[in-house]
Amino acid sequence: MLSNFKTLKYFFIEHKWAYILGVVWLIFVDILQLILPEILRSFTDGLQANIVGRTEIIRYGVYVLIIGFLLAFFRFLWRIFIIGTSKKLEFELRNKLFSHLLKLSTNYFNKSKTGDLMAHATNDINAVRMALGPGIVMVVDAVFITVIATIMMFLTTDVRLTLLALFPLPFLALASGRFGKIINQRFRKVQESFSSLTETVQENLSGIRVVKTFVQENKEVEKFAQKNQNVFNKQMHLIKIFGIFQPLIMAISSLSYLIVIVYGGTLVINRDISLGDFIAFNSYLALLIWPMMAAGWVVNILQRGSASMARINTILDVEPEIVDREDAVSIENPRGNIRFINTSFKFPDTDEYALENFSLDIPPGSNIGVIGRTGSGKSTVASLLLHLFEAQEGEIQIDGLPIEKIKIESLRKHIGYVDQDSFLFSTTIADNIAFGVDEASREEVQRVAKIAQVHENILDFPEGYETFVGERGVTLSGGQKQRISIARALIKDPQILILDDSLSAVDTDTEEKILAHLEKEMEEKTSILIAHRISTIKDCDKIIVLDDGKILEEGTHDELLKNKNLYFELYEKQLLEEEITKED
Ligand SMILES: Nc1ncnc2c1ncn2[C@@H]1O[C@H](COP(=O)(O)OP(=O)(O)OP(=O)(O)O)[C@@H](O)[C@H]1O
Repeated sequence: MLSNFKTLKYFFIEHKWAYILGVVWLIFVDILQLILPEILRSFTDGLQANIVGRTEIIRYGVYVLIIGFLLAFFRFLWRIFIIGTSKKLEFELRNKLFSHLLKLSTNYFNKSKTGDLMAHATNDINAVRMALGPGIVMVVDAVFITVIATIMMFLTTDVRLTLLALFPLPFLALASGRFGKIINQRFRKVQESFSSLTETVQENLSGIRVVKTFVQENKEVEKFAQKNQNVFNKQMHLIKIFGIFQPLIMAISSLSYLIVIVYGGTLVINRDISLGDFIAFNSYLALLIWPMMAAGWVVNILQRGSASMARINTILDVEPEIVDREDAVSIENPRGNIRFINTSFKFPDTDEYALENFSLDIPPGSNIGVIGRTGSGKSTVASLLLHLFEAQEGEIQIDGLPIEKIKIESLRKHIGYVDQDSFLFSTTIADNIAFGVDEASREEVQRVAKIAQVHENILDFPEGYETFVGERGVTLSGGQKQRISIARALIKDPQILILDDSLSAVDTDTEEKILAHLEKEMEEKTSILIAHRISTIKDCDKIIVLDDGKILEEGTHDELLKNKNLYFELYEKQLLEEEITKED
């Protein structure tokens, strides 16, 4: 069970003194707690023997006060040392997990559910912290107090009374262990049902337009009510078990007190033990109840922490699929000559080629248009060039160097990629545009926004470039998002620019303007324009038509029209559509 925590060995070594001192302070607290029954014993016996006067009472009062202060002080210390360190562990583990996740290849995220990854980052890390903070405290407390209190009971009072009084306590540990497990399970069910409920709320709120246009409000409210009912049921389930657990614990500990009252009382009457012994014995017993419960709980806490750590380890053990080769080099000032040589590629766990025998030479400074039906492999060309995936056959070169030999960071630095989704972060427009560079002046941000034809739009927003995007700010249209994404790619001043269907939501007039500006901006550079619309690519130096992962045709717009093949078909269809729209 403990082997799962091996990953954290470095942390324990680094913070060993915090843990050691924390345990020392904890033991101080325990010792101070164990002194109290002795003070009570001598005070009660002194009272009975009439040897405690007013000054004695004050003296005992001062003892108790000092112990009280010391207890508070050392409790504060162990909390800072042990619980504080476990919070630090949580902090470091969270950072480690996040930075590891960002290193993993995109394919990993295609296979993993975001919800699960979020759960690892919250529930699992918390469970590990519980095990290595409160868990450690419980172990130390349980062992130390149980051993010392039991020894003191045996040594200072009656052996038979001790044995009888302690008899029910193991059942306490057993009950808390059993119930702890069930409580844990039920608590997890509550959490699961609650996260499912939150997911529903989140989906409905972000997809509110779909819900409304499909008039699904009532159905969604009903769905929510069902999930809410489920949360309620799970909570009741949990409360019921608590309802049984707490009285049971009380009953078992009362049994010990019953034995002490009946048998201990008799011993006092028979003068086998003093009244002070009786009082001290009761105090020791009270001290024992918590460690006994803790002994049961701690097993669950450690087990849960260990299982959570194992899940986190599984993620930490995942190696990025695409890493720099040892002989990989950085490329400075590439010219942007791209060559695909007989490249064939299948996505992991698929049987079909997404690209097959794909060969293409893109000279530096030229622009290439890629068109084809949906699913024909257009975006795959971009993914391979960005080295997000590795082709199984053939080679992809930049300036004659296979991309496997180029450092990934260096390769991607020189490529400006505008993806299909035009994903923007919840920050200001200016920050979104400057995302890919360390620093950018306002002039530079505006310059690229002007090329992308979005500057005027941005100025119309309430706070211009400082306007927040997304939930906290303005809702952008699809076309605005696309143009901001284009500006974001341009600010990197890339030698290679890839627009992956990035003008689809822009009207043809604006598209023309953007393309004209891009032509100037990318004069000496290489561009790949992936599109569905002929208008986007018709002026490209070369156009390739993809069909089912293969190049079906290639040439200029005019050449392809003459071919009277798929390109011509698409052209005719789009021309017809345009005419119909104009007539409308
Ligand atoms: N991550 C992936 N895992 C498995 N298969 C994938 C993955 N991404 C794409 N595919 C498959 O590979 C094929 C080519 O996809 P690709 O995204 O390149 O097409 P596309 O021409 O860009 O399509 P669209 O015009 O709709 O964007 C499709 O059959 C698609 O289902």
